Amino acid sequence: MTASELNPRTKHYEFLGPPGAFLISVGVTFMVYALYFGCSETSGGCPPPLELIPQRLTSSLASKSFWLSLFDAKGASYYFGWYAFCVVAWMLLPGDWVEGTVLRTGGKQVYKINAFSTFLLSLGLTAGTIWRFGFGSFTFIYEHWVGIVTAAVIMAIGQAFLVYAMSFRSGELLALGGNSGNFIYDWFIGRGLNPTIGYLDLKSFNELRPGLILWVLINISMACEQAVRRGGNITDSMWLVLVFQAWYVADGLYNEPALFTTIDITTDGFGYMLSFGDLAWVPFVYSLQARYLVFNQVELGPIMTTVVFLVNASGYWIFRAANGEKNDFRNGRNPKNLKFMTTASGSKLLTSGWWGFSRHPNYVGDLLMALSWSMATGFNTPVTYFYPIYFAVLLIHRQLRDEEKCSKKYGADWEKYTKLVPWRMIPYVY
Ligand SMILES: NC(=O)C1=CN([C@@H]2O[C@H](COP(=O)(O)OP(=O)(O)OC[C@H]3O[C@@H](n4cnc5c(N)ncnc54)[C@H](OP(=O)(O)O)[C@@H]3O)[C@@H](O)[C@H]2O)C=CC1
Ligand SMILES: CC(C)=CCC[C@@H](C)[C@H]1CC=C2C3=C(CC[C@@]21C)[C@@]1(C)CC[C@H](O)C(C)(C)[C@@H]1CC3
Repeated sequence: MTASELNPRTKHYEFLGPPGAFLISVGVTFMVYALYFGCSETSGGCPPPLELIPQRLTSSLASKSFWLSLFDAKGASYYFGWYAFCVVAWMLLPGDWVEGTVLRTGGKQVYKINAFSTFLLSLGLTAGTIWRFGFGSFTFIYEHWVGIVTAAVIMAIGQAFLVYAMSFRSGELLALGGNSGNFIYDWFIGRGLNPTIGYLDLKSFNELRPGLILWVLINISMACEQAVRRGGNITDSMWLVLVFQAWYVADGLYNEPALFTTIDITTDGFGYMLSFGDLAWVPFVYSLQARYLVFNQVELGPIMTTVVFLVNASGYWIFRAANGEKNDFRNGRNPKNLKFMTTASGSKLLTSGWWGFSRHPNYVGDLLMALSWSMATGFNTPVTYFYPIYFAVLLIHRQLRDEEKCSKKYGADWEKYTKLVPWRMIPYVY
């Protein structure tokens, strides 16, 4: 196979092509800061009075001291120290090496499985620090928020350039969607499919370790800040957010091999969209509820706590059961004897169980969990509902991209499948 046969040019743009890629890159970076300045105690509320926003925005953007305040050497040293810890943990903690799915070359990428033990080590060190030195020893993330965000953004931009340059190494396998020849588009979407330094696969490493685990550490820091302010007492709402989100992260890390069949790993390149998503968006946007609860100490009471608990539990049940059924099936197991159809490509598609309910039942479970995390903050502001709203948009877009991929892969069989399983996500709704 020649190099151009293996890595054909991308002819079809997503996200409205290069202008869209540019605007999204700037827009999502701006959004991480906007969610802080638009929802914090220093800016006067969540959100601050709406009539003040335009004037504050223009005066801040025009002021040199504002731009300088985004960088903070201590915050940067915390972040880069944390990233280095994750790399060292990946290197030193024991873990099996497992193979991913078959690549276009016929080969397979190998991955070291120790994300969950990295998580346990981080939690152990954090718990030990708080136990020994008190809640006040772990509030530094709350105090250096903006500086830590900026360091994460610098890391994400730096990695996007690095992997773009690495994708020109000879023999590199490119993402089918990220080889358009347009710099800004390919830099955003990701040109290289599996950028690797030595044995370190950057895409899966970034997706599971430095951002996802940091999300939980941030939540712990927010809970510590709340405890300091309340004389050691943490609200029921903060406990719910802390426990549910830590559980969600632990589940993803514990099931690390399942990541290797997701669209990000099998299909998408590693560019700014993922480096930024993994390193900045996930930890600093997904932790908005916990940060909000520091300065809005909502007490839910037993009834609302039960409602939030039930929404989260049903979401998790659907999410885990659906992902479990698909993972078992893709690994050649069918313990529940689910019905399936065989396609001309040789691959089979489940048509009963959760995958008979809709074509993306796992997204429904994920969305229910997202909703429950926002419900834990009460109903005083729409800002803490940003996550489920953004997530619904992301998952609908993702589902459309996935269906396009499946329709190409399975051809007429996909048509047959969509007749057997007519609903995309929620029966009778979508
Ligand atoms: N918290 C967050 O921010 C995010 C979370 N997620 C979560 O990540 C998880 C992975 O999501 P994602 O990678 O998007 O997609 P899925 O895990 O749903 O995988 C989609 C693939 O599954 C296979 N498939 C589709 N239908 C069937 C069927 N009936 N039987 C068997 N296999 C089938 C197809 O691949 P093939 O047939 O080629 O094997 C398809 O491409 C989800 O649970 C999602 O909710 C995702 C994005 C963001
Ligand atoms: C706004 C922007 C730049 C978005 C980029 C999208 C990313 C934030 C998400 C793409 C797919 C993701 C997944 C998870 C986190 C969010 C991103 C990176 C995930 C690691 C969360 C935990 C789950 O258990 C998971 C492992 C299934 C999941 C995989 C996909």
